[in-house]
Amino acid sequence: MKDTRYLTFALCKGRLAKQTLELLEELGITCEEMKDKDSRKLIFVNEELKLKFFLSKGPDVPTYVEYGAADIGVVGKDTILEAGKKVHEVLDLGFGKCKMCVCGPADAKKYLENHELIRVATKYPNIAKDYFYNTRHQTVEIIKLNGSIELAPIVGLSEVIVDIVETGSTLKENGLVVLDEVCPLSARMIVNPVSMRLENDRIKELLYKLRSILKREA
Ligand SMILES: Nc1ncnc2c1ncn2[C@@H]1O[C@H](COP(=O)(O)OP(=O)(O)OP(=O)(O)O)[C@@H](O)[C@H]1O
Ligand SMILES: O=P(O)(O)OC[C@H]1O[C@H](OP(=O)(O)OP(=O)(O)O)[C@H](O)[C@@H]1O
Repeated sequence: MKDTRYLTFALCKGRLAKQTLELLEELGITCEEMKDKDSRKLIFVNEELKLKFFLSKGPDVPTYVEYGAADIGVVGKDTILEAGKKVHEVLDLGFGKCKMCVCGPADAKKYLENHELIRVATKYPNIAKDYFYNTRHQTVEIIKLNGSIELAPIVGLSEVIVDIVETGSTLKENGLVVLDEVCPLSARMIVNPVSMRLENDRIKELLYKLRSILKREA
């Protein structure tokens, strides 16, 4: 009998990790070791199910999946859109819900209405470029930042920002508002196109089980 190869999952560190592990547990896929926050171990193996898991920085998840170093990944839709990698997005997992928005001081609305050449600060230059150029047909200057994006319009770096809004409290506490919504976001499952063909049966079974769990919880 042919040896079953390991299916490898790249999971996202940070906000999505807990819910991803909980969902896997509902499938009977447990990985106690991964929950140990003090551990420096990077890869975890479930011998019985022939599965491997590792946690990486969100933006690296599509890279591991595109190159086939991971067969499957779980990551936010924002990260998938920004990365533009050749991966199949196969499932909306329904958690990690938030929105990509254009935000700024309330009086910055006029820059959008008049299609002015403004500066847009963001951690997501590709999403911002696509939205301003292809959707709005507005020429802008995009400034890439790595975090605390809300600072940019406050200190005069940019007129607006493109960033994630979940509860809206960061905007509120900094005197900013949503000026326009770019797209809704949530955690997605992605698959390497070659793995999709080679491991079709196992991946299909996994997706079937996940869909029934998600339907039950909806
Ligand atoms: N309030 C939120 N802020 C940021 N991301 C959120 C929020 N709510 C849900 N998400 C989703 O969670 C994903 C992972 O969030 P996380 O905070 O781990 O990443 P990050 O902010 O890109 O990481 P880092 O803080 O290391 O730069 C995001 O890509 C997004 O899809
Ligand atoms: O609408 P809210 O619930 O306030 O959440 C949105 C905030 O959370 C994220 O920042 P994060 O905490 O990831 O830090 P960062 O600014 O360093 O990216 C995002 O970039 C917003 O700043």
